[in-house]
Order: sequence, then structure tokens, then C-alpha cells
Amino acid sequence: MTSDRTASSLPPLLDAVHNRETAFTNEERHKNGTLGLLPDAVETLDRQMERVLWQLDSKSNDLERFLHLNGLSQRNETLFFKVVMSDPKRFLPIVYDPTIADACLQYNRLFERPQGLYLSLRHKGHVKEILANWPEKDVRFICVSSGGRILGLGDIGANGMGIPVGKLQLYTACAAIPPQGLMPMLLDIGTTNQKLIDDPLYLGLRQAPPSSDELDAFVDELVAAIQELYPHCCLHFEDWKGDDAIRLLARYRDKILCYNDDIQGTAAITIAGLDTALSIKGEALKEQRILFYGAGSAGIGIANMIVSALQDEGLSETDARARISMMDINGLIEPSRQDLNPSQKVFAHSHAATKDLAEAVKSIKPTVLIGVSTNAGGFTEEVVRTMASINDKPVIFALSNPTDKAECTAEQAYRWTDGRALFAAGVQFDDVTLNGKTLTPGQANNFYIFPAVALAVWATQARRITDEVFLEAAKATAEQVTAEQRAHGLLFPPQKDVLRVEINTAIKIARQIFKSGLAQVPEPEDIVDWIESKLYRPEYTSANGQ
Ligand SMILES: NC(=O)C1=CN([C@@H]2O[C@H](COP(=O)(O)OP(=O)(O)OC[C@H]3O[C@@H](n4cnc5c(N)ncnc54)[C@H](OP(=O)(O)O)[C@@H]3O)[C@@H](O)[C@H]2O)C=CC1
Ligand SMILES: CC(=O)C(=O)O
Ligand SMILES: [Mg+2]
Repeated sequence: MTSDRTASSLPPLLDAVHNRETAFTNEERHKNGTLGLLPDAVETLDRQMERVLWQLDSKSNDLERFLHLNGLSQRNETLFFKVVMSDPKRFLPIVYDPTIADACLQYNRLFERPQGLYLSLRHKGHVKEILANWPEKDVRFICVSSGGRILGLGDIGANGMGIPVGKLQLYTACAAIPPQGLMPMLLDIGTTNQKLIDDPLYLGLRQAPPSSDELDAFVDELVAAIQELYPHCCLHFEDWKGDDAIRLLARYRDKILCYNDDIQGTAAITIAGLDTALSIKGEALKEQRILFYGAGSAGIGIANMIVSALQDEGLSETDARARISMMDINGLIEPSRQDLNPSQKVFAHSHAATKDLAEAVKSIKPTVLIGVSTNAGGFTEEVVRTMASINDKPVIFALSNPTDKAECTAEQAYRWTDGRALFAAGVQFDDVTLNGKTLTPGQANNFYIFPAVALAVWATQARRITDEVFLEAAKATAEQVTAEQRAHGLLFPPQKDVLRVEINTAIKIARQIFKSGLAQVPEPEDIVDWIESKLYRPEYTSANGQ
């Protein structure tokens, strides 16, 4: 857990925010009482990083590296961000997707120190008191999960805490938002996961989740407490069970400052990928037939935002929806289905019932196939080969996380399409060499979007976050894929540049927030300098709360 940044009463070496360890000078050691508690050497941050990199190299797998970095984040926050931000391509897959999935699965067993706020349903009626226990008093973002659908792992209850922790670390690592004011939260509402309930080392509530009405009342209490204690706080919903995610976003989006990353962030990165893919194909979005495999929070979120983007291209809502078909675990979404929710019903177009994706592909002839199903291998050889027989350059996005949940691998997508697929996945697959040509798969992951949105929202003190913000983020992200990168088939900016890319995206979003009248601070003359001046830098300086 973070400590209060301004007035910490912790001993210097136990205070992760201010700790410099061997970088404390002799003068500082005299003053803060650490003389003799540290070895003689006085080191620079770079030298300290060299040691961490050596330690990471000596680990035998990424989960061990995750644990080592996680320990570092709780010991010396500046050094942690220095390391992660030094090489995002290498470290994002370790502190976040996919390694974080392994950590979440065993979170109760790996647990050493709490890293976020646990709000248990047992605390109903006392939410404000619990929130007030958090040491930081100016909270700007709460990333809250119920653990109900963590990545593609299903309901893992309180083990889901790894995700809010990891997502908020990315606010800083990918968009230089200062870590103070970021609160990871696990809303412990119980779990349907019997294996965890039976595990003596499980740390969460051992009961079934409540009814939607009871859950909504609990979240209402949380929202009211946040507004009272932290009036500038944005609520980031992450990895809730699909129908909870959709219902809660609809409940709050016009009332408070909030967003759902799985619905809106995922939509934005998918639209960014479609934008670049279609520019490579030389086609417009309105010319596409899009088939979704998976119609939950991510699928519905992407579909609705594509409808908005198509409306911006001049289509009516009905015509826009007509370009989108969806399947879920019970088959194609079509009018005879009796089990559809209102968000799905609007995508029910006349078609024979089928549960067979290959059959649906043959009949609908999609130009774009998007997997958000959690069903590993759902894009079979027959499905992918059919996409290749219909399309010169089939767009295939297998977005389910983590790696072993992807609907197909990059290697399969390229092999079964003779290297013609414009492919992206939620994780970064390795390059594939086919017939002497190297193909680089895209990573369509919302980490390109939500930190940038958060940076713009924080800087402008936006009152609300609209879908236009996410469409702007999509456009700004796609624009940063150069012509040369597109020529090589790249759909997204390279991860190594993620910080620069997201700061640029945030600048564009901030402009849009000012234009829409949702900012609560005066518009600066030079928005670029203004944003740059607010950025966190992983250095031992007083500006970073040192
Ligand atoms: N790349 C990225 O940035 C992101 C990726 N994701 C990934 O997308 C996946 C889905 O997330 P989300 O939409 O929030 O989850 P939900 O649980 O809300 O939705 C999953 C959807 O997939 C359907 N489904 C499940 N099994 C099958 C199957 N065998 N065949 C066809 N459809 C199936 C479900 O149907 P039913 O409801 O009927 O069971 C539901 O419609 C996850 O793996 C997640 O990690 C999510 C957000 C961002
Ligand atoms: C990436 C992400 O948000 C998810 O898989 O849920
Ligand atoms: Mg998510």
C-alpha cells in the first residue's frame, strides 16, 4: 500500500514513496538516521537500475520477474518506475498482461502485503469510513474490479486485486501520471469460484455474489462516499462480470466522472487497429462486414463504438448496426434468440440460427473477425481459411487474454492465410517468418488508451468522459502509426514508444475536452508545454514527492 506522500511517518527505508536506498547521500543519511543501515556506497539511480536488471536476468521465468518487480514497487517506487519505463516493450508483459494473469490465479498464495483497498460487502453501510482509512487524501483515480471476470480467467474473486494494481501502474508507466492519488480497489462481493472458496488460503469473502439490486446499492454507496471524500476522483471500472460492467457503466456514465476500460478502452484500441488495417487495405469502415465472436462487455463496447464511428461517416444508426453481426456462447445473435439482453438485441439481424462460427463466416462473409470470447482456439483452421478465401487481406483480431485464451495464435493466423492476414491479439505474439518474410503481429490492448485518457482527464479535471474522448484516443493512436510502419503491416505504434505515443494522444484528448466544455480548468495557451510540465519522471527529485 502506498504511504501518505507529503507527511510520511514511516522510517525512510520502509517508505516506498520516498525511499532512495543506496542513493541516499551521506548528508541525507546523517539527517534521516539511515547511517549504518545502508552499505557504504552511495549510488545513482542508474546504478541501482543496473542491479535490478541483473537480478531480473537471473530469474528463470516471468512470474518470478513479476514478483521481484512487485516487491520493488513496494520498497522503492521511483526505482520500480525507472526500470519499467526504461524498456516498456520488455516490462509491460511482465508487470501486466500476460504475466499478471499467472499472478492473479495464485494471488492469495503469493500475497505478502496489501497493495490496494479491499472493500468487502460485509462493510456495507460503512463504506465511507473504510475509504477514509486510505493514507492518501487527494485520490484522483480509483481502479475498481469485482474480480468477476479477470482477463479471460473468469471469476477469481478477491484474487482479482492484481488487475487494479497493474492497471494503475500503467497510468504512470505509459502516461507519466504521478502515482500519488491512484487507488487500486477490489470490491469483494464474494465469488462463484468454488475452487477458491474451498482453498484455505483464499483471502476473500466465501459466499456467492449478491443480486444485481444489492450490488448496485453497494456501488451506489461507494460512489456517494467517493464523491464526498474525493470530489475530483474518476472511477475506472475494470474486469467486472460482463452484464455488471454494462449495467454499471449505463448507470453512472452521465452522472459521475467514470469509464469502463473493457467497454470503452477496448473499443478505442480496436477502432485504432481497424483504422490502420483499413488504410493498409485502402478501404473505408462503412465498406466492412464485421463479425464478433463474443458479445459481452468488450464485444458490445467495441460494436457500439464502431456504430458511432460509422455514424460519423454519415450512416444511420440502423445501417451502421447492419454492418455488425455477433455470436456468443449460444450461437449467432439473431431474432429467434430468447436469451438476448437489450445491448445484444439491437445486433440481432435476420439469419438462420447457428452455433457454428465457420458456418456463420461462410454465410455472413465478414471482412473483419473480432474475437472477444475467452474461447481459446475458437478461430479454427476452417474459420481462418474461410476468412482467407473471402478476403484478400482478412482482418483477424484475436483479443482474448491472456495468451492461452487467444482465439488463435499469430502463427496460425498467418499460416492459414498464407501471410495475408492483418492480425492483432490482446498480447504481443512473436514475429512469424513465413516464406522468407517476417510478419509482425499487432497488440490490440487497451493499455494504449486508458492511461492517455486518464492523463487528459486528470490534467483538464474533466467533468465527464464521453465516447468522443475514446474515439479521439483511437484516432490519435492510429495517426501515430507512420506510413513506413503501415507498409510493414504494423497496426499499432511500437510498444517501445508507448509513453511518447500516449502523451501525444492525451494532448489531443485534452484539446477535445476543452472544446467540448467539459474541462474544469482554464485552457492553457500552450497545451503541449502544459501537459509536459505535469508529467511524472522517475527521478529522485522533490517534484516526485521525494
Ligand atoms: N485486448 C484487450 O484490450 C481486451 C481483451 N479483453 C478480453 O476479451 C475477453 C472477453 O471479455 P468480456 O467481453 O469483458 O467478457 P464477457 O464475459 O463480458 O463476454 C464474453 C463473451 O464471450 C462469449 N463466449 C464465451 N464462451 C464462448 C464460446 N465458447 N463461443 C462463443 N462465445 C463465447 C460469452 O457468451 P455468454 O455471455 O453467453 O457466456 C460473452 O458473450 C476476455 O478474454 C478479455 O481478456 C477484454 C477487454 C480488453
Ligand atoms: C486487457 C483487458 O483489459 C482485459 O483483457 O480485460
Ligand atoms: Mg480488462
